[in-house]
Amino acid sequence: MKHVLEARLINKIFRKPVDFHVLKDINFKVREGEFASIMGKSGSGKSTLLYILSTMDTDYSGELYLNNELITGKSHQILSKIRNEHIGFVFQFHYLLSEFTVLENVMLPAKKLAIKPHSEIQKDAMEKLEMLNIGNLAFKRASRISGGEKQRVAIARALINNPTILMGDEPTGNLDSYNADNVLSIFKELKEQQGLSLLVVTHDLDFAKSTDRIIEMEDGKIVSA
Ligand SMILES: Nc1ncnc2c1ncn2[C@@H]1O[C@H](COP(=O)(O)OP(=O)(O)OP(=O)(O)O)[C@@H](O)[C@H]1O
Repeated sequence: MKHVLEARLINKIFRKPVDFHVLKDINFKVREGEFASIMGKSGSGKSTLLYILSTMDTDYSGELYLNNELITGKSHQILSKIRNEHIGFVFQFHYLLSEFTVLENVMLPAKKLAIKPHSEIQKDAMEKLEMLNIGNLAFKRASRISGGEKQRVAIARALINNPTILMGDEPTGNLDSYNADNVLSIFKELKEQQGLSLLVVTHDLDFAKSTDRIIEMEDGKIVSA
């Protein structure tokens, strides 16, 4: 069985204002095609862990593997490329560029990767929007669409480079229940129809229950996985 992500003995200490051992001996793996959720009380270390797993934070000890390749210790430049190519990230807030159109927002990570020509990126972006049933929004400015639509655009943007894994930090935390259910359905479809691997931090127990596995954190440790 292939694992897309593996954390081995991850520890992190915040040094200021005083030493605080926030993550303690974190070990776990995400299987290819698995939809896993991370739950735990506020302050248990979920976001801190997700930022390490997504390579955005490199200040930790232990080892992180993506597609069985050790990525701990790589330069910021290489990590930025790995992140852009392999990790899609959806935040609680969408962080769309409001003056850009929906289509332009979705195209941005592919333009940054600079592998494909503009026309192909545009076609890919349109396909992602249509897959999420928001093709009709492509030429609207991001500032002119609803909150639920913005989050779907953020998901399309996270998918544009066909990532190995999609990570989310409370991606439904800012949505009403209708839009939260919609995002959950999209994630499930991505897993079932595309075989995508997903790892999502959530406070929503119903959301977590409908994922394949709940990883539970307490005081910086994984207490069940
Ligand atoms: N830069 C920092 N320096 C010092 N302590 C920090 C820093 N960032 C976070 N912390 C502390 O680390 C702990 C874990 O924070 P983290 O944001 O990972 O928790 P969380 O489980 O995601 O919480 P929430 O559910 O509220 O988002 C908290 O006690 C927090 O106050």
